[in-house]
Amino acid sequence: MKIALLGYGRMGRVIESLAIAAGDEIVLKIDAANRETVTKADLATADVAIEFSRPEAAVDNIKFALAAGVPVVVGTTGWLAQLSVVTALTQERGGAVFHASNFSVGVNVFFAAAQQLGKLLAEFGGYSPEIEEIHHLQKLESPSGTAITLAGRFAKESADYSGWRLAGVTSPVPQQTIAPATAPAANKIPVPIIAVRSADVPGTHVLTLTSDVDTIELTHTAHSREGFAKGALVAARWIIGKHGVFTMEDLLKL
Ligand SMILES: NC(=O)C1=CN([C@@H]2O[C@H](COP(=O)(O)OP(=O)(O)OC[C@H]3O[C@@H](n4cnc5c(N)ncnc54)[C@H](O)[C@@H]3O)[C@@H](O)[C@H]2O)C=CC1
Ligand SMILES: O=C(O)C1=N[C@H](C(=O)O)C[C@H](O)C1
Repeated sequence: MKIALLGYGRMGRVIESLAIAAGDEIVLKIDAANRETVTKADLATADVAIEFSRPEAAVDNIKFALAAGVPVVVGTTGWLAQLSVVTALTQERGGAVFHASNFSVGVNVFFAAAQQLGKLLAEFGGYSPEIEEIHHLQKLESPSGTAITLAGRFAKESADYSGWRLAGVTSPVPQQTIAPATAPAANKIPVPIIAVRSADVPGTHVLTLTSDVDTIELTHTAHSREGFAKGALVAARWIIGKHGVFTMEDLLKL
């Protein structure tokens, strides 16, 4: 497949090397420096665009891909407050958008396990959840998109919890804080998320459930960015020829 990289930073580069190794072609590399010089006609030479940029740039890049008629896989986090705008535009244009806060298969299995834990604990009660996410020092926003999705999946079938709140940030570098897109449902408690920034950590997420008598802990540790990049390439191949807005739940049926 012919791929346009919308965002050519850490993720764009890992995707490029895996794509070339798989026999795919990178037809465009777009970053902050050349974004304004790239036209819709340039983008339309690709079968699919893969977008890993910055929270403030993602929606504009999605609109650009929709205008060019190119399906787009979006890994950038921190823009989901605008999902309804993107969904309406995708329908209007008959386009295709695939978004995920985390493309790794392992994280998506972890999400499914968290949802099951939320369901079981709603039945038995007595456990308080907390999420800790740890990322490298170049990550400028808190909390991670993965932690937000994890909170949502844990709360999905829970009687007591809904939404999330940023309960703390430990970072030697300044963080742009992301606000919840919606308020928690009435009479429900938001899941607390703690963000930690520490050198060279690709991405670690811990869901801790504490009762008076014990603790349940579920951890996902990424060893590198390869799992994210592999998943984004699987999504890119899958979305070509489809119409609508999709997530990893559509792809993996988890
Ligand atoms: N969904 C997933 O599985 C994963 C998501 N991410 C997310 O992806 C995003 C990017 O992460 P990294 O590659 O580590 O960041 P990075 O900072 O290394 O790269 C960002 C790139 O975007 C470019 N950029 C900035 N504005 C742009 C614009 N208007 N148009 C096009 N490109 C633009 C920059 O020049 C830079 O090359 C972050 O939001 C991060 O949270 C990161 C890893 C996995
Ligand atoms: O910025 C990162 O690096 C990552 N961002 C994503 C997130 O915000 O959840 C996914 C992964 O954890 C790495």
